[in-house]
Amino acid sequence: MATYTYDVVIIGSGPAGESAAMASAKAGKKVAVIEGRGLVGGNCAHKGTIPSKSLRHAVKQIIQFKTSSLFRENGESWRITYPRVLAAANQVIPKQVELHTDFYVRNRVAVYSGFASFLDANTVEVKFSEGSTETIHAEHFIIATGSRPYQPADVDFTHPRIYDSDSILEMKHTPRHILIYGAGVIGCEYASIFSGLGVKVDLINSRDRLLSFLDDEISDALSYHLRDNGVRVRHSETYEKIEATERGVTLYLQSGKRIKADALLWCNGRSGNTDQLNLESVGLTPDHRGNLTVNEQYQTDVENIYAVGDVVGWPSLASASYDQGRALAAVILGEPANDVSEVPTGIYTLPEISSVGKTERELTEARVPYEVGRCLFKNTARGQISGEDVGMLKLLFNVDTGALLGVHCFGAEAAEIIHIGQAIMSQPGENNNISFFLNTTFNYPTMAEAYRLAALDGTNRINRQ
Ligand SMILES: Cc1cc2nc3c(=O)[nH]c(=O)nc-3n(C[C@H](O)[C@H](O)[C@H](O)COP(=O)(O)OP(=O)(O)OC[C@H]3O[C@@H](n4cnc5c(N)ncnc54)[C@H](O)[C@@H]3O)c2cc1C
Ligand SMILES: NC(=O)c1ccc[n+]([C@@H]2O[C@H](COP(=O)([O-])OP(=O)(O)OC[C@H]3O[C@@H](n4cnc5c(N)ncnc54)[C@H](O)[C@@H]3O)[C@@H](O)[C@H]2O)c1
Repeated sequence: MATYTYDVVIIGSGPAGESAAMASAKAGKKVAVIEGRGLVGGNCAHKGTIPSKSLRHAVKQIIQFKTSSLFRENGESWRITYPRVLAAANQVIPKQVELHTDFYVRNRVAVYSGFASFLDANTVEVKFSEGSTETIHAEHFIIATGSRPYQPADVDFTHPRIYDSDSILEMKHTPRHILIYGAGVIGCEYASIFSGLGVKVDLINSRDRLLSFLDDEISDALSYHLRDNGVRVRHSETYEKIEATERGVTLYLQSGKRIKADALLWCNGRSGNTDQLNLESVGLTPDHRGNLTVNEQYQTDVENIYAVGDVVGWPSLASASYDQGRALAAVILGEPANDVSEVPTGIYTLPEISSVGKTERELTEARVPYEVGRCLFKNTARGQISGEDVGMLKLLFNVDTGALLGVHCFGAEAAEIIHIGQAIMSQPGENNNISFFLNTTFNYPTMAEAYRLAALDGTNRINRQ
């Protein structure tokens, strides 16, 4: 039998790779991680989740400061530049790198700082930055190489006025007006960040509503609040061409419209990082977006090569990537693996959005008899005290059984309080019941109290019928 240098080798140190590495190492496997960036943490820590959420946190603080009479006199002029906010946000990245580096050291996982490409199904070559190479053999390989912004060939990303979600983290000035092309999660989050900084924003959506996977009422609320914050949202528009000069950038739309601004942020999609892996050598072919197809065990068409995280497509979230990595390690260890399909959404727009379970549209299509219980945050004591009174918690539950079917929320702490509903929804049988929120004493005043108020609203509606 062949002997291998490692039991498990993981390519990529983002959330998916890290959790697969830690779970395998803790089970006694000899594990190595290959990371091309030089520092661990993945795009998550360096380009995606962490920097964008830190930026958003800084902007939220600015908004609170700007709108609070406690800190500012009316009419006082006050401005913070994008580079200054970015510098504050960037302070989190080295902390993240240190934290994650420690995990590898403590769990005795070897980290190779170089780019990996396959030679055959049990061998990869690692290319180091100074040009040397090393060959590594392993019994199992895990591809956790993540994704990067999709860049269509007809858009000049080398132009200093054209950015994607990676290069926007290098922008050295504050534009007066920015065009955001693509109104997916990234586009909507950056629209909130820039409008919060006082930048004029045009958000161009190729679809007919924002984030159509959300409950309609929540998606409508997002459109309303983005517009209320000054974002000009344009639906059902597709670009024809983009022209950038020294003086500005012009977006030509297929509808004939022309929009001019100081900068353009391209947020239309991502591509899986598979093109440098020499996958032909093992007989694997990614799809047209660079993603790999895997079965329920995260196994590719090659028996000992697995893939997790963004590189397998949906849901492309750091949250799910961590769980996929751990589930895959269990598969390799021959243990039962967690199913990672009930994934909540947490969208860090201003206001924040979060949801889990079914939407009204889905329940209506499935002909489920459901009722809705709502609580507006402006009617909670905590919302009134904090001043963060924009928002709503909405509970969808089965009229006959009381089972909670969906929780949809926007407003302060939405991404946190969603997990209370998620915990109840995941209870077996009759334990999943809206009565939990009526029979349980919640801290007061809290945002979580919204569950009690929403449950009362919903059950009162049934009692009135
Ligand atoms: C702007 C933005 C905001 C986001 N916000 C959120 C959020 O709020 N919540 C959330 O849950 N998710 C969010 N995401 C998504 C989240 O960042 C990704 O789902 C997550 O990073 C995917 O993790 P991963 O482990 O698959 O890969 P990644 O984090 O992409 O890491 C992959 C690593 O593999 C390395 N690599 C690639 N090819 C090779 C190679 N050949 N050899 C060696 N190393 C290689 C790369 O250098 C990289 O470090 C956001 C994404 C973006 C872009
Ligand atoms: N808070 C969060 O959870 C959060 C925040 C930001 C990003 N993300 C994750 O990042 C992912 C990407 O975000 P996004 O804003 O780009 O959203 P998205 O996936 O909705 O993409 C936007 C548009 O680009 C198109 N597209 C996607 N990939 C393409 C490709 N390779 N070629 C051509 N067109 C393509 C899509 O069809 C869509 O119309 C999301 O799926 C999301 O899971 C999550």
